[in-house]
Order: sequence, then structure tokens, then C-alpha cells
Amino acid sequence: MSARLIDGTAVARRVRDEVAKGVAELVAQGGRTPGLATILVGDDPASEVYVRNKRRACAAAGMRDFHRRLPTTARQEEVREVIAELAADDQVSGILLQLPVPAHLDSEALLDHIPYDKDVDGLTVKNVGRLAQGRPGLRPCTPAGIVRLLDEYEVPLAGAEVVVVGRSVLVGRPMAQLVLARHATVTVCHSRTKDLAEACRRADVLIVAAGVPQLIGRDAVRRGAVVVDVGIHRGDEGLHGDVRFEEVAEVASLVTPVPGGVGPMTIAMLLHNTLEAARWQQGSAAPAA
Ligand SMILES: Nc1nc(=O)c2c([nH]1)NC[C@@H]1CN(c3ccc(C(=O)N[C@@H](CCC(=O)O)C(=O)O)cc3)C=[N+]21
Repeated sequence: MSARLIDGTAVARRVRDEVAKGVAELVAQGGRTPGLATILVGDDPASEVYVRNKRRACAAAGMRDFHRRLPTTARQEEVREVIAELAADDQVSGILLQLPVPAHLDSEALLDHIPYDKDVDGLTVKNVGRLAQGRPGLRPCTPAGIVRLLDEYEVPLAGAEVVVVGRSVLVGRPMAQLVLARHATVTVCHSRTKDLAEACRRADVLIVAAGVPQLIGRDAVRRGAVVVDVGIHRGDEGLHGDVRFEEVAEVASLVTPVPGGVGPMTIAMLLHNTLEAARWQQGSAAPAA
């Protein structure tokens, strides 16, 4: 292996410490303690783990933890009512609807009931539109965390060739927008891309969020490229990403591990967004791009 590791756990710790400091400052100035509300519908075991980790991190940063648990059978109106109640509660700075929700629910319609200034996932039409227009707003946690990681490792984005594999609403699309805002040249690839490896070899920075285990091998990575693996797959021998780590680490200059790369940053940026949301609601300017 010749690549250096991008240590997401270490950077996430730094972000979480910053947030904890920011929370203490806000409270010392007489502000309201920020609070995060997580909503979990159903009993998907992976979602349970993620939500538990988010709640713990939130409490550890000195924020209030509000949690609502609904059964798999919950109806659209019931979830909407829970969101409405949290929306009206000024102790709640951020609302996170854990995805995916059970198939009979319309997640887009539900997300749009979250007030945009409490939308700590950055998934409402309002915040997505603000990002597309290059205006301030709350940004999706995973792509925001990736930009932060690249900044910490001094990976230049202006003028860089960035290739994003995946076009999901949660990661791929906002990722492309965020690096575009940082003046990268962006290519977005997906399942219909004709020659994926060829497209990926353009990349100075390759960001893989396809949700396909081991999709990307060394043939898709230019020597010296920076590779960010957003995938998480639970196998018999632990967690894997979308990238064949051993192979890619031979040619990349920097690479994120799974676990310990992007995942911890997602949670750290959620806390960051919750603090920004609380400040916004208490009269500060909208979170800066
Ligand atoms: N509304 C919504 N917002 C999300 O941000 C959201 C979501 N729904 N649904 C699911 C995905 C996934 N996600 C992760 C968060 C933390 C880790 C994480 O901490 N990963 C650790 C490993 C943790 C483990 O052992 O599973 C790591 O990579 O080191 C991973 C994945 C947030 N998501």
C-alpha cells in the first residue's frame, strides 16, 4: 500500500469538539440549548445503530436529544403529525427523518413537512434549491463531511477533475453541487455510464457513492488520485465499501478507509448542522456555504 489514509475518525473528533465548544458558547450567551430530534420508523437494524450513534453524539456535544420511534405500520399522517409537533417545538433545532422509511410511506412528502431551518439533513426542496443556486443553507451531512475531509488534507478542489459515482439525493447529487461550488470540474457517473472505469480515470478526486460493494478497482483509478469511499456494506468479515481498498491503495495518493472514513464525518456534520440551525433560528445568518 502506498496511499496515505484519510482518518475520518480523527477529523470527526475535531469537528465534534468544535461543535461542543460552539454549543457551550451559545448557551453562555443566553441562547437556547440546541436540540436534535431523530425519527425512526420501523425496525431496520442498521438504521437502529445509526440513530443510536447520532443520539449519543448529540448528547456528548451538549445538545438535547429528542427521539420519536414509530412502528413499521405507521401511516403517512401519523409520521406527518410527529414532524409537525417537532416543527412547532422551539426546543427542537433539528429534525432528522432516518431513511429509508418503509415502502408504503412517501418520504419526499414527509421531508417537505420539515421546516427548512430545521432540516439538518439538507434534504428539503428549499435547501436543495438553495444549494443548487449557490445560496447559503443547510447542506447534506455526508457530502459536507467529505468536503471537510478534503479540506483538512489540503486536497485542492478549484480546477480539479472530480468524478462522483452515484446520483442519489442523499449523496451523489449534493456532492456534485458542493464541489462545483468549490470550482471543480465535475463528472457524475451512474449505472448507465458506458465505460465507468474510463470515466473514473479522469479523476483527481474520485468519490464513490454507488451502493455497490467493491465496484471500483485499480483500473478505475489514476495514479496519485484521491479516492473517497462512501459505501457501507456489512459482510461476514466486517464492513466493506464500494471500493476494493487493497487494490486502490496501491495507486491512490490518499484514500478513505471503511470503517473510519466518511461514516464518522456524517455524524459529526449532523451535529455541526444542528448547531448552525439553532443559531439560525436564534437570529444568526443562514449557514454559509
Ligand atoms: N436521513 C438520513 N440521514 C443520514 O445521514 C443517513 C440516513 N438517513 N440513512 C442511512 C445513512 C447512512 N449513514 C451513516 C452514518 C454513520 C455511519 C458511520 O458512523 N459509520 C462508521 C461505522 C459504523 C458501523 O459500525 O456501522 C464508519 O464508517 O466508520 C455510517 C452511515 C447516515 N445516513
